[in-house]
Amino acid sequence: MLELDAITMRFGGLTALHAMSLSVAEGETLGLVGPNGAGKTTLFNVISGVYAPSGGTIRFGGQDVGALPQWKRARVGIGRTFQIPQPMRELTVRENLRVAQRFGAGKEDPAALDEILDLLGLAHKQHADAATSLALTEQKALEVGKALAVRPRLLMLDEVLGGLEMATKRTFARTLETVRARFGLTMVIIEHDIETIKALCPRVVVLNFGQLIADGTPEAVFNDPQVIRSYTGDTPA
Ligand SMILES: Nc1ncnc2c1ncn2[C@@H]1O[C@H](COP(=O)(O)OP(=O)(O)OP(=O)(O)O)[C@@H](O)[C@H]1O
Repeated sequence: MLELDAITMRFGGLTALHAMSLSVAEGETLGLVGPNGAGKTTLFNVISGVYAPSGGTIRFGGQDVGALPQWKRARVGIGRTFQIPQPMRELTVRENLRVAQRFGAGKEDPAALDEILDLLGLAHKQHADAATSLALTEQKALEVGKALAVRPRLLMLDEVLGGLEMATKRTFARTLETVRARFGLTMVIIEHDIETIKALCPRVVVLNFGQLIADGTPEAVFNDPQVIRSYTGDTPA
């Protein structure tokens, strides 16, 4: 479904992604991990069209999407959340979803919004002010909801579980699993917590200094000496 070939992203003298290639098959849930500054969010920004890469190609569903602006990538089915939730101020939770739906899907579908609100446990807050009256988990749920309102086929989640307590994280991870199954999504999940990655992702890719250093099952990847070194600087016992 998604094929990245030799993607390079430079910011001035800094190369955030080095000729990175990666394929994600339809229906996969892929964990994207790596130390701070490894290039994970940059990769999402390149795939979703926030940045034009310095080199390489991006194909989605067989189509070269590299030249499409962000909104057109949303229309072809590339959805994402942002690391820092970005609710539209002075709008209610439901209005936030409505705007996202109009932008991304190009039409209004109130029943689809009802379903998203229900699945994410936000129905009771739908008329609340999105910027001021949501707890952290609800802000994260809204961020996922806005991405879902666009009706993506690929959903990229940027640390939506970050900062949550362990028990809340588990509940939220189950919600994500329900959402994935309901909409038949392909997912790429950036997450630092290894237990959460293991629970959600049969396949994990590790980035370090903008390079893909491991790709495999969570067990294989998290026992890979190169991956352990990238996190700790230590050699394994
Ligand atoms: N717009 C930008 N301008 C300049 N440098 C940038 C920009 N965006 C990212 N970078 C740099 O690119 C590198 C990769 O950053 P990125 O945010 O992709 O890492 P990350 O793996 O998502 O990290 P984290 O886990 O901390 O979120 C970092 O060195 C970062 O400072």
